[in-house]
Amino acid sequence: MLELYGTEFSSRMLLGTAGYASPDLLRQAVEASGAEIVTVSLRRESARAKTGQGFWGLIEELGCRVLPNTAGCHTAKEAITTAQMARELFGTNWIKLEVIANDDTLQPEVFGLVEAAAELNADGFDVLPYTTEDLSVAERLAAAGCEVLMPWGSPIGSARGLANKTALKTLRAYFPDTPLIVDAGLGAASHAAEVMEMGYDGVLLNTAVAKAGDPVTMARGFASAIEGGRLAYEAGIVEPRDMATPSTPIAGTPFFKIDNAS
Ligand SMILES: CC(=O)[C@@H](O)[C@H](O)COP(=O)(O)O
Repeated sequence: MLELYGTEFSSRMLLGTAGYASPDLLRQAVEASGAEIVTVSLRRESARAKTGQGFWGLIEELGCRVLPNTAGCHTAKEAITTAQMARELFGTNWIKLEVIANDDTLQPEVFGLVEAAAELNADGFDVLPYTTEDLSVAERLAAAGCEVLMPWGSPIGSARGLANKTALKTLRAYFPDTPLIVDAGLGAASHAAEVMEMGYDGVLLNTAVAKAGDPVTMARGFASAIEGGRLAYEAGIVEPRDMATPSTPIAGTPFFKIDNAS
């Protein structure tokens, strides 16, 4: 089970709700994924009030836990204000904290991120910070009260998978008891399997499903990959070796040796 801030979930997939070709496709994809947590962007949806109303109704019908995010915020102050609005709107203390440094890379602005995380945690929020793979930033986020960490795989929407596996493995080693979720940049289901095989606790994705040729089947594919990766991790993956090892043990030769020389 995935446990986040004291609540357990059977699905280890957190699914974004942006960018689907239709509300019905969004509904089908969420259902196919088995995700129990969906992220919603307060700033993006309310910007289009008309579709926003239908959107919010659909989100409610899905019956998933809503994880509001502060997508589009560039400063700590903006993110804090957005988070407070989201708490009022959705009645949840959970917030996916995004403070964006650059609109081309959508990379986290880590200084504002830590500042906002400290203030929001002090204000009673349960913060799930979208961060980089940087260990020192992760340590500061933990010190600021974050009990979940969400390093990126690669830039949001890039679908490039895991850019720095070594650093992600280091985070896993440094935070053995903290729920770690890779958030952003996943493209193929195999990327999600890799994350889970590293011993991560979950993945958060949006583009890979919403923009797939068939989002519903893709959602199902990611669900299978996440389950497979987790099972492999729990089963104990064989360590790679430099030299060959016969997979069939030769304990005595059941057949006489044929001397090819003669
Ligand atoms: C939905 C959401 O919160 C995104 O900002 C998230 O980071 C997913 O990124 P991808 O679209 O790359 O999966």
